[in-house]
Amino acid sequence: MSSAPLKVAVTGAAGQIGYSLLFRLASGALTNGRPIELRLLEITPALKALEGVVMELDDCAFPSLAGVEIGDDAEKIFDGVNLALLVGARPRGPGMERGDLLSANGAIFTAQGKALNAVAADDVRIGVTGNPANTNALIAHKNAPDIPAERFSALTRLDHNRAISQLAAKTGAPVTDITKMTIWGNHSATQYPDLFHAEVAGKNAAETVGDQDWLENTFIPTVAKRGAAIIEARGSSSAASAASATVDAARDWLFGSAEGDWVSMAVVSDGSYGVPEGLVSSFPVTTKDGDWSIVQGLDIDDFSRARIDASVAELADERDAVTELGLI
Ligand SMILES: NC(=O)C1=CN([C@@H]2O[C@H](COP(=O)(O)OP(=O)(O)OC[C@H]3O[C@@H](n4cnc5c(N)ncnc54)[C@H](O)[C@@H]3O)[C@@H](O)[C@H]2O)C=CC1
Ligand SMILES: O=C([O-])CC(=O)C(=O)O
Repeated sequence: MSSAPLKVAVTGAAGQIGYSLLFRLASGALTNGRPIELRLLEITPALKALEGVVMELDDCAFPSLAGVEIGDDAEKIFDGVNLALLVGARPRGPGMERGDLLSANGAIFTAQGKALNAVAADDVRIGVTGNPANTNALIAHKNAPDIPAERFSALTRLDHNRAISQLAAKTGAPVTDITKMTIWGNHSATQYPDLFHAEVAGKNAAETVGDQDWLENTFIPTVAKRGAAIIEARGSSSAASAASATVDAARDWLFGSAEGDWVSMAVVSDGSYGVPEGLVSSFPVTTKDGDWSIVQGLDIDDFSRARIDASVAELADERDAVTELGLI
């Protein structure tokens, strides 16, 4: 592995997720010891708060932190970055769906897509956490024509981790026994967490659970609506778990998913599983050396088909809405 610092941009660095994410990145959770240089983008009024966060990063004396730069100019901050974690966007409040944020947040991703297109490193990977994540990733991708489509991804790893945790609790298995979990579709209430291909200690998860009512009426809605439940309980949206999932997703993307397992990532569809080409939809993927490939050949029964189709229809509606807004 190269020992040159990995240049990682984080947007919205003074926000809630940033406050957890930066310390995980700086401590080496992403690069496993390889030095990391942080490039932190914020809006001008948040720069003072960000200076305070950087003081705290300094005070941790992290051995792998090779440098920190902050600013409000995307082209300066994104210059030469190998990885851009686009977190900065307004979070939803109680009673809102993530799609309600499209008009408030979409424009952020046109500007950042253009800036990345102009100045990012040739090997850049771009992970979008800010909501609505899938369609924001689509906006960034469409505004960065020189960056290959497969370099853009939206975060459904938090949903994936939530699904693993719920299944582990139901079956009494440790989370390390749960493999082949899949989140299909949108990072929204329509997402489809799939137990028919997941495994518990190597055995089919749906068969191990043996309770279609739990699967349909408890598991799927609990995972799909977990974000709203956290907003209800905490008064603000999930932050530490979102930061942790952002690190998990980026680490697996850059350094590879585990042998014999797969992860969920929202990526630009190539038409696999009937998801229209070009939509940023979550799939089961394996990753290696910074590339992903969609796991092929899974049997999709009518139950799963209907749920995947519903979530994908929502993604198509979001794409049409941002087209109408002139964002793509
Ligand atoms: N995909 C996922 O699984 C999850 C996504 N999220 C989303 O992540 C986003 C951030 O969440 P929080 O950190 O809790 O919000 P926050 O409001 O605490 O922080 C957002 C930060 O982004 C900054 N920002 C706004 N516009 C910006 C721009 N143009 N450039 C750079 N920075 C900008 C703000 O100044 C603020 O500091 C929200 O959209 C939230 O809904 C949250 C949890 C999970
Ligand atoms: O629910 C929200 O708005 C924040 C989020 O995306 C999540 O926790 O999954």
